[in-house]
Amino acid sequence: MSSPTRGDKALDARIRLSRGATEVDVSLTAEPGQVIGVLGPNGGGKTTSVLALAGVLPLTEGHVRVGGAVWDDGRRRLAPEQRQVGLMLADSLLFPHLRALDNVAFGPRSRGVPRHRARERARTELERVGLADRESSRPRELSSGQQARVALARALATDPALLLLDEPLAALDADTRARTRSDLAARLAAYDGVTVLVTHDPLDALTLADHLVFVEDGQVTQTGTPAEVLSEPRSAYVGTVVGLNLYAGQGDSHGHVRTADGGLLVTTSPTEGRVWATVPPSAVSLHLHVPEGSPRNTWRLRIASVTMQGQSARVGLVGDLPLTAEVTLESVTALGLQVGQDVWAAVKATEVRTYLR
Ligand SMILES: Nc1ncnc2c1ncn2[C@@H]1O[C@H](COP(=O)(O)OP(=O)(O)OP(=O)(O)O)[C@@H](O)[C@H]1O
Repeated sequence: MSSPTRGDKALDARIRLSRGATEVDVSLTAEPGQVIGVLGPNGGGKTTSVLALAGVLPLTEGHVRVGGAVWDDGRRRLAPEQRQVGLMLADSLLFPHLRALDNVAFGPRSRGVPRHRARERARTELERVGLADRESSRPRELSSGQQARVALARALATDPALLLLDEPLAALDADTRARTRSDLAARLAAYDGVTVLVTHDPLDALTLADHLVFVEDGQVTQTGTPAEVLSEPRSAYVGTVVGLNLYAGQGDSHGHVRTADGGLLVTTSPTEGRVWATVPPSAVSLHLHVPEGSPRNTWRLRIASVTMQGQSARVGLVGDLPLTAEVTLESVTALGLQVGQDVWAAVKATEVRTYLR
């Protein structure tokens, strides 16, 4: 069941089931060693998909095949404990009374590995996550980042064919999260099974995953490599995740794109038909008066929000074409930008990209 057979995908799953009011239909495939990032809004079906892969939720239709072995074919399914799965969640769920070594050794022990060998294995896994010197610590003596690394070591100590990470870094503060993210990347690079990583954090997905799957309202709305998704988002949610203004519209041969709400964008790269158009927030300039030099795209819009982001501010604008602008803090001060104020927004036609829907 564990070793992939030639020609078999390491993971080949079609997950169909109902959960609450959501009809989930999600396909996930991967080659050995790949990390699949699963993203989507709340309640979309990400955790449901993970639970189905783990065998906690039964499929009503579809299949789960791992390394050519059938785990679920919609009729018969392996119980969770019969699946070679490693699981790591936002809550590390370590046993508080056990030291790190025994937390990690627990998996192999419960699969019948003799104590000595299980501890040897746990020692190796702790070394791989840089915690060789903390094997005797109880969870409460470890930082949140260290606890997450013990949880990862524990998930991998049973040689899983499939590693399921559901928001593994969500409970960590920003600094710890950044460091633990790079530890996780290093460990995953040396793991030859398939990883399914559920996350809300675009940075987790873009830095850790080889392939992304977006799940919205139970359905896959986009798949692709991080580079593909970054350059061509194909749903409003994906547009938000990759930080681009995204519009569905109708393009003509003159470089005009009309959105369903009556907005008009001008581009120097015309695409005819049903198109997506993107505008990077950093390409939007804001003005108190009609901008000079008449850029092809100018709109009179109202400021709905101003939020700081490091040295810049994101300005949410509403009107004929809802738009997010990213401007310097100096511009915010110099223009005296306030919520409720009307401003001119301008975008060069060369900054508007279009591609077929
Ligand atoms: N224990 C449960 N019982 C019944 N329905 C549930 C349960 N948990 C989740 N659901 C429903 O299943 C659907 C999918 O939820 P799921 O938790 O898989 O989404 P998610 O994408 O993981 O969301 P989140 O990002 O909020 O964790 C939602 O409609 C949700 O309300």
